[in-house]
Amino acid sequence: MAQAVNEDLLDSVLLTTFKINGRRYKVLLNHGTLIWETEKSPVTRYSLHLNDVIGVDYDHSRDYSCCSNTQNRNTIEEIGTEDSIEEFTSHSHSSFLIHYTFKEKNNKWVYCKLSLAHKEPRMVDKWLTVIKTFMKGFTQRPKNLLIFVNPFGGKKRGLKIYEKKVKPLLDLAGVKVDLRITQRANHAKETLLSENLEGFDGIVCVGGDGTFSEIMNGLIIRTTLDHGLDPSDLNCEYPRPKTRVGVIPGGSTDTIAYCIHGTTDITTAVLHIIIGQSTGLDVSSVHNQSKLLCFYASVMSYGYLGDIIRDSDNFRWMGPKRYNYSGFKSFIANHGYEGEIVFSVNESSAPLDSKCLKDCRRCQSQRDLSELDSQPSPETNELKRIRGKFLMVSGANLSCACPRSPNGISPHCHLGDGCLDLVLVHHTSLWNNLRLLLTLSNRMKSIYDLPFVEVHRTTHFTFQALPIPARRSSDFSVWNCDGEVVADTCLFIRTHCQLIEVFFRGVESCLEDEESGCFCL
Ligand SMILES: Nc1ncnc2c1ncn2[C@@H]1O[C@H](COP(=O)(O)OP(=O)(O)OP(=O)(O)O)[C@@H](O)[C@H]1O
Repeated sequence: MAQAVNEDLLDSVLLTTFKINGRRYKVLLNHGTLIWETEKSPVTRYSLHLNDVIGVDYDHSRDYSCCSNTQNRNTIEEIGTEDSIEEFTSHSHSSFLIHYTFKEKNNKWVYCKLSLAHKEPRMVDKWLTVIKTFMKGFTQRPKNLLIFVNPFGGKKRGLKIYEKKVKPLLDLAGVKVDLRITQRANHAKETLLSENLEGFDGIVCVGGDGTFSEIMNGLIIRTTLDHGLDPSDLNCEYPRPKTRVGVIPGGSTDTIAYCIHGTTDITTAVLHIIIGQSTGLDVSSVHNQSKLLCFYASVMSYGYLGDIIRDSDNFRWMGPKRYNYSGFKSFIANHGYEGEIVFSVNESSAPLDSKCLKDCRRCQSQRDLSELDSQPSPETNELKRIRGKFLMVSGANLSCACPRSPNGISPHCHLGDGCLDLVLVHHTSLWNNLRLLLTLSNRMKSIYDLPFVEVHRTTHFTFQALPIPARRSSDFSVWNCDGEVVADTCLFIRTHCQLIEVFFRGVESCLEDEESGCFCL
């Protein structure tokens, strides 16, 4: 990860005794790893890789003049002339701070800092210079971000989140920000379609799934137009945007943030963006008979989830609780919707494989193939047709896990394998609907085990609501597309392997939680 670092520095070894929290520690920097251990027994030892450091600076709260004792004077005399001595003393610092990120439980990362004090300011300067130079090699870290804050999403705390939790960390890491506070729906998307995006090495939103969807749609359509292609062309090979995107949770459900970071913790998302690792994320395009309607990253769902999103929009004043209220109404109503789905059969992938976790081999193999310009998703030409009455028809681009549903709609769906999971929940009894909801909310259970649910992994499918013509308007539901309503009832949906690059550090399995289970509807 430490690319393009001066070779001498990579090899340099520093060993110095510093004071940390009033105790003397031997501190060693060797090949990018910092190790500090107490001088006296009982020996306590800690280590930190510089990959986890987000910034270093003088500790201004602990500075003092270094001319106060003879020992320090000697140090200054070694440095040079009277003039340079004066300049040095007026800027001398006796301690420095290392700001770093530390992994806790359940995919949560926290911000920590370490203050190291030394009586010789020259030593402090030397360590700072070495660490800063080493960190210059972390070329994947973003330096200029365009950040959209949605002040309207979730509990309307977007601006507070930015000021209190996002900005302070970005300042410590020296990341420059062009901040935009969205004034209306589609503001972020329109900005990305019209403005000059050169110079940004990341586009980030503080908001929910709808806000992320806006920046993703804006960026993909902008890139497609810049390449002279027609986004509405059903066969368009959408070009990959150069700029990476990031999401900092500030919405109601924050499914996309949860799937990418394994948590909806705000600090974790900010720290991952600063560290700058990324992965390719599949994106699906939604077309009606004449044009492209949108791209989505999480799920496109007809029926139960569509009804909830349509109804809950009337109760935005309730905040995130509107989903509980509308969810209860839709649950009791137990509407079934008729439809026909035609999808391509993907041989390479029964959905019941493994979860998409850190260093996922399935996603990595697709990345390798696309880098070689090979066809990423081997598929037969076989088409399968299913007709029926459904409670819910979903095309899941991600597992769609979120705090309320820790496994999500399709627990084994992958972030970047070029496939989506078609999840068909047949219309049955209220009792089975209850089983579905309890299964979705339980970390120990999987929707795959329910007899009225079938899952198919595919790269594209069409959906036609039935009957045609409709007898009553209540024959039809709408689509819930990343939390927004899409009303078309005849759609073609196609997934695009790793179309965008998202800031991400890998999600790990939370085994410790799995023992206790989760029951949180
Ligand atoms: N200033 C604004 N006023 C009104 N709507 C806005 C404003 N800024 C953005 N929006 C719109 O608000 C919608 C909802 O935002 P967002 O998805 O961030 O929150 P949410 O719906 O509460 O969360 P989630 O999608 O995670 O459930 C977005 O689709 C966006 O277009």
